[in-house]
Amino acid sequence: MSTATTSSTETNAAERSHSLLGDYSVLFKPRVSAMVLLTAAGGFYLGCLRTGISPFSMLLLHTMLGVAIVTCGSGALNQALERATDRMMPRTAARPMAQHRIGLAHGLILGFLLTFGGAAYLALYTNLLSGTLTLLTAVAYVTIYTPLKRITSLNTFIGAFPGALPPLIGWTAARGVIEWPGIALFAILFVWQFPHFMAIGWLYRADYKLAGIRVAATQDPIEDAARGTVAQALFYAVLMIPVALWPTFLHITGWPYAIAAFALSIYYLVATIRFASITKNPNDPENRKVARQLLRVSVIYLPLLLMAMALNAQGHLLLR
Ligand code: HEM
Ligand SMILES: CC(C)=CCC/C(C)=C/CC/C(C)=C/COP(=O)(O)OP(=O)(O)O
Repeated sequence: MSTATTSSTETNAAERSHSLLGDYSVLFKPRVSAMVLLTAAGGFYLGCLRTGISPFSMLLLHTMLGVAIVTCGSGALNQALERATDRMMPRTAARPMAQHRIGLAHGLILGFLLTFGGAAYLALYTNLLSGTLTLLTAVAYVTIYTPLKRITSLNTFIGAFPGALPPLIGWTAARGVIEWPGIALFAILFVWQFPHFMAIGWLYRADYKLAGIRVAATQDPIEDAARGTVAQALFYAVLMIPVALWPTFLHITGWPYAIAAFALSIYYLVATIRFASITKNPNDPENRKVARQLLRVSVIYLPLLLMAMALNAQGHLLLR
């Protein structure tokens, strides 16, 4: 399938509704933001269990609200900076700032207010460390990762740092300090992103090339691009297995989680191995299927892993 015919839910949503609210919902990247919130909630939940307090409190609400506000703000700032390149790519062309439905000043002011306001809210209602970490996450995403997309394919590695911080933020909101279980959650998220994004990079290779965005998949010739993309995806999918087991080595989860994490990580690895078939004939349009499958498995893997962690940690930590 050519990129010109590629449609995404995001584009459809923007086409359906040109109301300001509809435009804001695209600006705030709702699917990515929802997953960010889920990972932050996971870190918060485990941190509360470690302390022995109920996770279901006003503190949970403050943490979720603060992280959500900053995530939405940083999404708006990212789209303000990328309005020109977003306009060039079918996947993102309908975004409100790319189409000038939301002006530059509007997007920047909204993005700044939400990013700094949300971080201040977190600092006031959770703790200074969580507010600072969240602000650092947004700053790294907007001022380092975003401009690097046009400069080097290393941007994916750099972007994986802010991408992995939300569960650690959840942990610090509950505990007030950075501790090994929070770092283990950071590591899980960090590693998870590579097969996730290698699939996306391949799916939208033509888009990225059009806009001059550098990712592993945009290398030339296409054979090198396929090999480089697959090598990264496989390396991190294998690494995912020990890293996903880390919470059990740290005794915040027990064997039931370890078994679930192992099975899920094998499932992620199998999807990545299937994806590796793109190297056989990189130009085959059928390759999109295995890339799409890997993307789907990546977004199923994470909630299931966090759920297994939360369920097992509860019994495990209460029994200790
Ligand atoms: C280097 C890091 C990452 C990059 C470059 C990246 C990039 C992307 C892109 C471009 C999409 C859009 C795909 C589409 O429209 O079909 C996407 C989808 C998504 N991303 Fe990521 N992402 C990264 C990390 C993360 C993180 C840390 C999370 C959340 C914890 C996340 C969660 C999601 C979700 C939930 C979707 C929607 C998938 C779907 O619609 O099926 N991503 N990502
Ligand atoms: C708490 C907090 C501030 C969280 C921020 C969320 C965050 C840093 C996510 C990082 C993951 C990431 C790089 C996603 C999208 O890529 P992209 O922006 O390149 O996607 P696009 O091509 O759709 O614009």
